Amino acid sequence: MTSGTETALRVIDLITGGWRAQALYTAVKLGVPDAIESGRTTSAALAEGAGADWDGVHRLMRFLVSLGLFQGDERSGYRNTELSRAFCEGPSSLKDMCLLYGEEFYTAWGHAYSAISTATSGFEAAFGESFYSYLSRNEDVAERFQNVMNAGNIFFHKVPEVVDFSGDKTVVDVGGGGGELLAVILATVPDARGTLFDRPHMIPEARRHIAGSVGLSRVDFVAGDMFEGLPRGGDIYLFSRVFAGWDDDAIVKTLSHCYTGMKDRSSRLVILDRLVSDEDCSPMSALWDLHLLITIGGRHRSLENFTSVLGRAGFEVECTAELPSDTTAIVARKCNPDS
Ligand SMILES: Nc1ncnc2c1ncn2[C@@H]1O[C@H](CSCC[C@H]([NH3+])C(=O)O)[C@@H](O)[C@H]1O
Repeated sequence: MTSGTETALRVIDLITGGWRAQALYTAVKLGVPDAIESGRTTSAALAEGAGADWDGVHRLMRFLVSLGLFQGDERSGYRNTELSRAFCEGPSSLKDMCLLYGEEFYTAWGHAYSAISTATSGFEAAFGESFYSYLSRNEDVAERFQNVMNAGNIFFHKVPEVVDFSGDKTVVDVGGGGGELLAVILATVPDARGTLFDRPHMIPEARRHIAGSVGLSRVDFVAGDMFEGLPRGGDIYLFSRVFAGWDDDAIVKTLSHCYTGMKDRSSRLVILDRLVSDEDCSPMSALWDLHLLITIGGRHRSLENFTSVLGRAGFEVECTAELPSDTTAIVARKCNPDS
């Protein structure tokens, strides 16, 4: 093959990437991976089970086999691969991610040109309201989004390895969401205590999760607004994936509450987030940064950006540590610990 042809094929591959995502989404929406597991292995059986047209399912399966997502054919029957099995129902299933990305987020990405040209949310252009306001009105989508966030939790179990929570410390998990991270920390560090701080509507879900995992004896729940104030007396203030939707001034405000709330000179602030950089940025971080713009008009930040925002609130970076899923832990302390 000439290099010109190779280039053309690579370009066509990029141009048609959205088609591949939608074909996969359709198979997941039709329930194909679970149906194959339960023994429906021909297009006719898959189509019947999903109430769909045989011809469409047959052509979809032919394409997805060619991509390596499924194996087999009409005669021998279709089989799941390691890839398609990731979408079967189960605790770490990526099914909800595929459905949310194939529906609301795909529609939002349809407005990528205006979103990127104006650096504003494509979701709002598409749906006429913010993503979070849409979630507050659509319980099933909100549940799907929570499952997507949980699927991204794969770095949580490593957090106690890079941050020292031992020694009777109190961890204030700001924007602690459903309580999954705090539960992991308390399960790993038996003498740690936790305060989960979030908006009022998140507290019942967090309480339910923590009650069912590590129990409630070492946890307080505080409902509030991190821009108005934070619980005082914490040894470690944790901000996991909470800053993407806010501008620098808003973040400085929250960090300033953290500054006045810290217990003593040994207290630390920990940010867990995906970072971007202009040199050698991983495609995943750069893509997710764009995705934040399209969905919530937000962004990922560089380490320099976080360092500057922390500096404005009186903090300096003590160290950083890499976590799975392209996530970085930034540990910061007061520049002047006696203030
Ligand atoms: N103003 C606010 N004050 C407190 N929490 C907030 C505020 N705005 C958003 N949040 C919460 O910030 C969280 C961001 S999602 C991140 C959840 C969790 N820390 C994790 O890593 O899985 C959500 O739970 C929001 O409810």
